[in-house]
Amino acid sequence: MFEKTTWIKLPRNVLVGHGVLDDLSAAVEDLYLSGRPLVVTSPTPDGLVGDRVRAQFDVAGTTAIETASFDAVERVVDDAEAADAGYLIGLGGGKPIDTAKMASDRLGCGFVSVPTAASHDGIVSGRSSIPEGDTRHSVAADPPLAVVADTEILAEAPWELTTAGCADIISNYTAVKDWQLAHRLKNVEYSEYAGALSQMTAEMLVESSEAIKPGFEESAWLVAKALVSSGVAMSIAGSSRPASGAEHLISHQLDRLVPGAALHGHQVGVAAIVTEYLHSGERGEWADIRDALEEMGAPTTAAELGIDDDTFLEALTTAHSIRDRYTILGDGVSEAAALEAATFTGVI
Ligand SMILES: NC(=O)C1=CN([C@@H]2O[C@H](COP(=O)(O)OP(=O)(O)OC[C@H]3O[C@@H](n4cnc5c(N)ncnc54)[C@H](O)[C@@H]3O)[C@@H](O)[C@H]2O)C=CC1
Ligand SMILES: O=C(CO)COP(=O)(O)O
Ligand SMILES: [Zn+2]
Repeated sequence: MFEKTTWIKLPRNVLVGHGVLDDLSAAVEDLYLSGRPLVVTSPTPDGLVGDRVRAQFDVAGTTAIETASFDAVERVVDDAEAADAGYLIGLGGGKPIDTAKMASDRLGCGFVSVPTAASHDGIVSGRSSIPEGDTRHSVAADPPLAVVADTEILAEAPWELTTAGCADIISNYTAVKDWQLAHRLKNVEYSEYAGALSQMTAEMLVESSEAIKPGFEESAWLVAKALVSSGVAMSIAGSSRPASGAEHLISHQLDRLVPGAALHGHQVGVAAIVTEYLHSGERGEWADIRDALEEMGAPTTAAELGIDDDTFLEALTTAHSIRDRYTILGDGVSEAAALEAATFTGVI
């Protein structure tokens, strides 16, 4: 008997464009949600556009969080229950959006994602990343019911947040290679659709790289669309595999070794230069990844991340052990091989 089943969870309404924040209530109305929303945000996005969001709803309240943590999730759950909120609106960067995503899972209610920064694909995906103990990687959660990404706001965010989003997308190249490798060597289930979409998303962004420059709203539009596409690839796969391979393992390990040193996307971008070298060798495509990152203004070295060489090498040699996810790191890269890869590529 044929027993395969597929359940793909996707956002229903995705709005990307100039001024779409003012269409938030229309996008929500179209979802037939009941009750009042609790706005989950962090101080800067709240100060920038919190009032514009609140003006569109009879809100149950606002919870501003400083970090993505289980304490913050608890606070949101408590506030939502106390105010009898019907659903959540995550407003800001990855931290409030992940917190709202996880809290909505706990509450069994829907949530809407309103990113104010195009900093990574978690603003769209069905993955939530809340650090717990030594765990830094994302876990499955329902995706937002709607995503409202106003490019006017995204374009005014600090440029480094946008270049981090670009680098998170460019890392899809190596993530897909790792996924295919795991499929061949470990029989890990591979989705041709999700793999192709993820790879194409990275290719299209790189092809548009000349148009990705600070001060142009079109840049925010290109990056936001790519982040949506990458989030959809993860939804099709039912895992973060299409967008997270060895380069993400290294970044998660850096988050444990030097928390807050650099933005997520910047770390995975630099790590992708090295993991591409591990995949395809000296004459492989690692230089193309480096050049694409450089063109978009993202870091290409450990020093530019503000991370010292030894710490980067420690992450590279230990990252394979932090998660059950087979990648080009295999059962560990030796210190000598890590040094060779990182120096040859100019990352250290
Ligand atoms: N769910 C997932 O799949 C993923 C989740 N993450 C998580 O996301 C978090 C990192 O995301 P970030 O967006 O960097 O975090 P974040 O929410 O802390 O935002 C970064 C900074 O940008 C500021 N900011 C946001 N929008 C702004 C604007 N329009 N103008 C000025 N400043 C603005 C924030 O106040 C904050 O200081 C981490 O917790 C990480 O673990 C990272 C990757 C994937
Ligand atoms: O950041 C992500 C994809 O870009 C999510 O990946 P992780 O599952 O490794 O956290
Ligand atoms: Zn990522």
